[in-house]
Amino acid sequence: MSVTGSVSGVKTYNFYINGEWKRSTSGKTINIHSPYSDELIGKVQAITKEEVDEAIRFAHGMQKVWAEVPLQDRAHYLYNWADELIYMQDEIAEIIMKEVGKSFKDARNEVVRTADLIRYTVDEALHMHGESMKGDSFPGGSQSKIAVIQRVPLGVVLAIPPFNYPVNLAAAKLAPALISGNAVIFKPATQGAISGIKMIQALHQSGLPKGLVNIVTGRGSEIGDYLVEHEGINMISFTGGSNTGTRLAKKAGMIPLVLELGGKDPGIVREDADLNLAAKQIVSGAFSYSGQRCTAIKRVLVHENVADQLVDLLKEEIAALSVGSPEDGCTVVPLIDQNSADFVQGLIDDALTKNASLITGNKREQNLIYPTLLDHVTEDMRVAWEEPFGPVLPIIRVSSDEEAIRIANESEFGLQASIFTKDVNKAFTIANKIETGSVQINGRTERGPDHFPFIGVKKSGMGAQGIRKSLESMTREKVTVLNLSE
Ligand SMILES: NC(=O)C1=CN([C@@H]2O[C@H](COP(=O)(O)OP(=O)(O)OC[C@H]3O[C@@H](n4cnc5c(N)ncnc54)[C@H](OP(=O)(O)O)[C@@H]3O)[C@@H](O)[C@H]2O)C=CC1
Ligand SMILES: O=C(O)[C@H](O)COP(=O)(O)O
Repeated sequence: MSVTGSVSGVKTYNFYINGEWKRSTSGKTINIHSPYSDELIGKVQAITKEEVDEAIRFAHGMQKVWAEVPLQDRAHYLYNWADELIYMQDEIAEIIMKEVGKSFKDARNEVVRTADLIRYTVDEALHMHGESMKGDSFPGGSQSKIAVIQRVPLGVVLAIPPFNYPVNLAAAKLAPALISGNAVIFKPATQGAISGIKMIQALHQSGLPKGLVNIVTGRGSEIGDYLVEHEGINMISFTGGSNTGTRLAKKAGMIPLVLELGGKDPGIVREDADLNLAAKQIVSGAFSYSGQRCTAIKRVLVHENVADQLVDLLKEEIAALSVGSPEDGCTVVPLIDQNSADFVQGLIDDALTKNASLITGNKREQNLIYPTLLDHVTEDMRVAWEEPFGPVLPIIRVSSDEEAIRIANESEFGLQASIFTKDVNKAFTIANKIETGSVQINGRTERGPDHFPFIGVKKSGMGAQGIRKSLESMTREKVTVLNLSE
């Protein structure tokens, strides 16, 4: 059966199991509408629990074989995958744009970034070597005892990415899992599932052995728990909301987890900062893809002595943002769905009710919320603490580095933070006190480049991504001790 069928001109995408595209026996499909045009862009299968079981069975069977395939041969398939993605980049970018409302340019950049990530992951894996140890380096240990330590695959990895990078954040899980000798059960975000299917089409074209990767499409609310609790899953790599991630962590069994969750990344602007640089970085960090990035700058903690100047510069930068349809290449685009837009509007309304100053924005057209800048935000306002995942930026005025650090650390999140200052010593002093996975100095908060470690603490996650960290998290060490005859 092919990837798609077509009913009344609308494509129905099949799910992928044991190297074949199949229609679910559930007879149910999920309509995928474009977030900005509401056009029905396709349907995906709502698969059954029995089909989940079957996918996991195939994965386990094939994983045993795949783990014995020489690394160079495994690398060959993944390099081919990267080449196929580049070949299909325009087709896939078009789908990403229609499905998650990202501009075509950003969507194509995501596909190219993904091919680069896959190649770098393979290269890194080819140069990851184990180590050996000799017994006599420990008191009383024998010279004739030699330990050989290598990394081995975990088995079947459940990869669950979010909607906002439906290809890049999926491949960032699949590539390290596969090159390390694992098999994968891929559960795409429903709004992003067609993009994920296109990505797997490219992988299928690479000739990857059947059963190694299986796509299980269906709403997380319906099959998510079943997948997470399934005894056939040996590791889960999840990226998404903190509430979903916390629920997942409580349900998963005794298996390794990597969770990349939400954030409330602060942009800390000191009195001595280069305000022009800070304004450009903050607006780019806060409003690209309408702030639908876990690493978006989601609040500004600015020294009161330079706050007025910064607000004026931010207002100028925001005025230059393109607002509208992703098909026109806009930066600020309609949010992923009505509920998300309602949530963001609620944060704005709450802040204004509590006397925040509206500098610009608070204008809405269905899912499209115009970039909104709120000044004089205080700690009693929801927008000071809650993650909008939308184009709203609160300004909180502080009187010292200590106050900025306190407010930053009182967040339940701990993904990244940006510090803008000309004093590198102060930058490191503050960075060392901020409770996040990463700190950017004089730059916007962001995950890339993809070989950097990417870490969330507190409600922002558990474990680490970034290419090498992902390879390590999807393998474990195996020790073989050689006892030589004396
Ligand atoms: N730290 C990071 O790197 C990132 C964090 N995020 C965070 O994710 C949120 C927005 O992204 P969004 O996709 O809406 O996040 P969600 O948490 O709603 O969904 C993330 C993924 O989890 C799936 N899922 C939903 N329920 C379950 C369940 N019970 N068990 C297993 N999987 C489930 C979803 O499937 P389905 O779509 O079918 O519901 C989706 O594939 C924001 O909070 C944002 O901060 C987003 C991107 C990156
Ligand atoms: O999950 C996300 O939103 C991404 O990890 C953010 O990636 P970026 O910082 O490269 O946009």
